[in-house]
Amino acid sequence: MSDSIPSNPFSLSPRVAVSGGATASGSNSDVFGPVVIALEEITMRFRHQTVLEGINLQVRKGETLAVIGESGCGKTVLLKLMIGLLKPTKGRVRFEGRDLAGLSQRDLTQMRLRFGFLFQMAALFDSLTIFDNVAFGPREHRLMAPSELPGMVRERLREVGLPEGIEFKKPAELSGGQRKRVGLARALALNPEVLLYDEPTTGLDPVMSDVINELILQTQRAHHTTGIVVTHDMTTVRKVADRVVMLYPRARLKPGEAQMIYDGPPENLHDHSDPRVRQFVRGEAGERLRELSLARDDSVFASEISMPFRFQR
Ligand SMILES: Nc1ncnc2c1ncn2[C@@H]1O[C@H](COP(=O)(O)OP(=O)(O)OP(=O)(O)O)[C@@H](O)[C@H]1O
Repeated sequence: MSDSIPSNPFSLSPRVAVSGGATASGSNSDVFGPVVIALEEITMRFRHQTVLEGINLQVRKGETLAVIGESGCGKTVLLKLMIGLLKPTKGRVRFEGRDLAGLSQRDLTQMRLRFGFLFQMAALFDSLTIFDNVAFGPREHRLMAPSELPGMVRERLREVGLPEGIEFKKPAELSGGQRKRVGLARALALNPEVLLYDEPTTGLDPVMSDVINELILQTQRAHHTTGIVVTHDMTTVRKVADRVVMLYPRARLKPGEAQMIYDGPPENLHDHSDPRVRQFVRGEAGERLRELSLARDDSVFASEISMPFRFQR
């Protein structure tokens, strides 16, 4: 293989080579299983702010979906809706066909036990040891005999590459990357079928980010989990996603425009015809700067911005 870096970095997506990729309109039902999570005509409003509107999305068993988009566009809200931590203002959320709105609290708790979460800051309990953090879910829900816990905790910590002895430490004694790995071990302790990752690499150096990306991939392969990854990190998208959806902040949409501006395989993002998609994944400010300058009514500045953006003044 050539050492040169391809002009489209998505062209070497290892997930696509493995899975066969997805169709332009979403996931490929030939490659993945039945629909596990479905969002139908979702609107989410907080007081006077409508964050999500008209969202339709299906996630299939075994697929890893990345959700991208600017800060504040509603990615985390989307994750919370999927597990019933938020109730939509309008529309339905279904898990395996069942409308979450119709589930009792007990059924909702049972459903959530089939999910694992890796939150932005790993969200460990600071006062508990690493052992107690990883054992927390199975212990709380009495899913395992106490005698089975040490073996399970050791196995999960080994799986995420953490050394023996770390289980006696507290989260404050660990690096950011180690904490994320404990967060993943804790999520895996419940043998989840669906894993939700919220910004799994935020705050990590590139090498540790790669370790986390590898662990996400390996987890999917070893446990055949379905994954939903909210991220700004395009390396993560390239490495782990079968399919990507991009949300656009609703407040900046023109009347009648759909909020989900991309739904397809990662390799089509880089050269996409929509400049909002292209510039987001390339990290270019062009369209956003044009919008900002128009908001300032600075038409001269706006007309000077070219694509890709260059400082011309
Ligand atoms: N419980 C809540 N009550 C009121 N507003 C909320 C609530 N949760 C989220 N929001 C608002 O919804 C919007 C979207 O939030 P969300 O956390 O989903 O953004 P995001 O796309 O995940 O952003 P980031 O990439 O910065 O994490 C924000 O304006 C936020 O203030």
